[in-house]
Amino acid sequence: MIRFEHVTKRYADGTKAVDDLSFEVAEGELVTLVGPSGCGKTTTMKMVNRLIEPTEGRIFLDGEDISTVDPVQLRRRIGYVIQQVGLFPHKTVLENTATVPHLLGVKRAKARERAAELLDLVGLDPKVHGSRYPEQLSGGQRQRVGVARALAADPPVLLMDEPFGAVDPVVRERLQNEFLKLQSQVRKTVLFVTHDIEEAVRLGDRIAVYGQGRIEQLDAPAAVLGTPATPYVADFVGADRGLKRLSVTPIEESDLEQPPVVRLDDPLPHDLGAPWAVVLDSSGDLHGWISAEKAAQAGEGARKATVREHARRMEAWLPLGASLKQAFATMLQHDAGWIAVIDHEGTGRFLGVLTPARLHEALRRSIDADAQAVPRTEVEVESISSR
Ligand SMILES: Nc1ncnc2c1ncn2[C@@H]1O[C@H](COP(=O)(O)OP(=O)(O)OP(=O)(O)O)[C@@H](O)[C@H]1O
Repeated sequence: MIRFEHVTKRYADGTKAVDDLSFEVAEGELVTLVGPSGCGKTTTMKMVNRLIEPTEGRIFLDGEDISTVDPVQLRRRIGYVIQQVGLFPHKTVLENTATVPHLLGVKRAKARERAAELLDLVGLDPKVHGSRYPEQLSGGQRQRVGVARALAADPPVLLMDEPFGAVDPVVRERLQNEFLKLQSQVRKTVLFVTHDIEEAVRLGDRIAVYGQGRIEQLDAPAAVLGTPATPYVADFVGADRGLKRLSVTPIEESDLEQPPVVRLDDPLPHDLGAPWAVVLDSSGDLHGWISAEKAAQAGEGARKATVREHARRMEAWLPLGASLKQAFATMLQHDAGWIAVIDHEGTGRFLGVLTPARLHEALRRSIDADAQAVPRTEVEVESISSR
């Protein structure tokens, strides 16, 4: 979808910001460009929408050499989100979002309708926020409007230059998660600039790690963390890359343990057969947990007691597919020895529990999968020659 062929950018003062860059981004792929300040990420991005012209080389969009396309026409096919969103201060959020479709000739009413849909898509209620002015929004909300506006003309390509850089870490993580969900629906081809390796790892289908004006490694996040191509990349991703791997490894159903399960309306059992049991409501959704000790003590006195009276609510839970990092953080936050895992389709159905031992096993699995991924070509050669 986007292809760089031997692209170099030399500024007038002689600075070589980008040096003989060749790479390709597939349709619907999200590639993060990550590297230290001044390594040429922004220059790379701005050459795609022709805010900057390359000195040498060519860039293709959908097979077309962009130097032959009128820049205004080109930019209609490319959404652009930057850190300082640049919303019109005197226009409401809805008007800001509707501006581009309106400029493209969409009738005002239709453009506003589309803008409301987009605001909804980025997690802003158009009825509540649509009539506000940018200064009446939080930083995170303004960034969401920026994303909505970039999507307004439904461009196939999105360029995002540190879009979540100016908000605090908690809001940033929420925006990243929302953006991932959004991207799974809209499947744009995205170039995403960041200097934060965690962000690059969390969002990218692939990560391009920049050295000075060049890409040192372009690979899937797990590969960049697991098998850095050069000492520079190893240094950049950091010695704690085992920890970062936690954020790219999802909880899978096979990681879960199946503890004893009781229902809220069951009579209080005398013996759970384990130190604790998970408590579900009548429809199989997670309610909480009950300790065997509590159950035994209470059971001695009250014959007719049910689980309900002695169950405790469970705060430490996550949907299947959440990262091991979230699992670890949730355990720490609730000081929990295990966390419950529920169906990620939002049905709330209880699937099992993740214990620290299982978390460790899952992390090992992820590291081993990488180790196996490296000599894959050798394996293929072997299987071909043994035919
Ligand atoms: N207009 C310009 N004239 C001269 N040099 C420039 C110009 N714009 C950028 N540069 C230089 O080109 C190099 C790459 O800059 P660029 O903005 O692409 O880096 P970056 O990786 O995006 O950095 P940051 O993360 O700090 O934004 C830097 O050395 C920068 O100083």
